[in-house]
This record gives sequence, structure tokens and C-alpha cells, in this order.
Amino acid sequence: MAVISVEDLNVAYGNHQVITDLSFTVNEGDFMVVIGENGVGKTTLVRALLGLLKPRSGEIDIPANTKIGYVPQFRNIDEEYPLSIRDFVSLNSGKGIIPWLNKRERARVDRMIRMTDLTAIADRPLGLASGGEKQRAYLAQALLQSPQLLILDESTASLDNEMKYELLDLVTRFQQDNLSVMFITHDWDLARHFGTRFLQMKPNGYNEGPINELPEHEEEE
Ligand SMILES: Nc1ncnc2c1ncn2[C@@H]1O[C@H](COP(=O)(O)OP(=O)(O)OP(=O)(O)O)[C@@H](O)[C@H]1O
Repeated sequence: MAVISVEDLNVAYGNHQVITDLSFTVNEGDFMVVIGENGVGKTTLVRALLGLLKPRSGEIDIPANTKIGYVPQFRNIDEEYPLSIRDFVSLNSGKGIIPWLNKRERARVDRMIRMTDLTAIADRPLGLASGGEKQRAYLAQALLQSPQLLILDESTASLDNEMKYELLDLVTRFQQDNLSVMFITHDWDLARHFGTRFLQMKPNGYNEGPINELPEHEEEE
């Protein structure tokens, strides 16, 4: 079953056409890698999928019961950021932060913190966490609502290589709960390692297919 299907999508900023006649589908259980060079329109696509940008034309079809979790590009959080990791994850409960959560909601937050290996540091301010810990906190926050689709927007860009693999390994653990993933990247090694399907965005068109059909990486003109 499709969790997102896109047909003939066109997105522009004023006169600057960024996405032209793009069609693709993400099905249940896919780890869809969206790959392409800088400036090709990957983030623009994500913004359109999240409803933050109105397409010029085309269809974005997301079934009514599909929730989307979103892990943004890594942003450095100020050391003085006051919320603890647990409070930061709780922000996505729709109820504000602990202690106003009920017992069930609190148990849910704790479970998510456990599943992202953050239990030992859950009371530490997020601002003092390492890059990888911050990413896991974003992941826990995004997964708190049990989304059917998780969009990771270059979330690994500022992590070192080992941490990138760790974070995505963790994401694949959640896939066993029928989570579909859309991973936006320009890292070809990560794409091949974790992807089951790919959408390649190029200045002159798009390719979609199973990951074993992802072409060799060539520098684009
Ligand atoms: N708000 C905006 N107004 C005008 N042009 C924009 C805006 N945001 C992005 N663009 C342009 O749209 C094009 C696509 O940008 P986008 O950020 O979607 O690319 P990307 O593939 O995500 O790039 P990167 O890999 O560098 O993050 C670029 O030429 C960019 O300069």
C-alpha cells in the first residue's frame, strides 16, 4: 500500500522552477532514498510533502490515516537550550512537557527514549548532548506519535561516519513496526547500504527504482 504517491508534481519559487513533472510512490515498508546533488530540489520536495509549500500543479496523495514524522537537517542547538532530552522528546506529545503528561503518555515517552538509547542521559539538557545524541533525540521526538512515514532530511550530514551508520541502523529497527522511511541525502554509500528503493533527482530529470538499480555515482555537470 502507498503511504505517499506523487504525480506530475511541479514546484517553483516565483519564476524559478525547481521540480518539474515528478512522479513517484513510497510504499509501506520502503526505505526510500532521495538522492541528488546540492540544489537539485530535495528539501523543496520535502517542504511540499509536509504541506509547507504549495505546488504549482500535480498531486500529492497521502492517505488520511498516514502520520508523518520529520527529522530535520541537523541544527546546532545552543548549549544553553534549557529543556532536558526527555522534555524535548515530550514536546511532540501534543501536551507540552512533563509533568503535565498523564501516566500513559509519560510511559510512551520513556519507551521511546529507551528505544533510542537515551535513557541514561534523559535528564541532561539537550544543549549539552553530543551530535549523535541530539540526532537520536530528534528521532525519538519524531517517532513519538507512531508515524507511518518518517522523513529524514540529511539528518546525518554533520555526523561522523560511524554515527551516521548508528543512527540509520536504529531507524531500520523501527521499520520492523511497519515504518516507511524517506531518507534525503547526497551520500551514495549510505544510500546503497540502507535503501530498498531510490529516487534520484537530477537537474534534467528523475529516476526511480529498486536500490540495486541505482546508477554509479558520476559527478554532474
Ligand atoms: N525560498 C526560496 N526562494 C527561492 N529559491 C529557493 C528557495 N529555497 C530554495 N531555493 C532554490 O531552489 C533550488 C533547490 O533548493 P533545495 O534546497 O530544495 O535543494 P536541495 O537539493 O535540498 O539542496 P541541498 O542538497 O544543498 O540541501 C536551489 O536553486 C535553491 O537556491
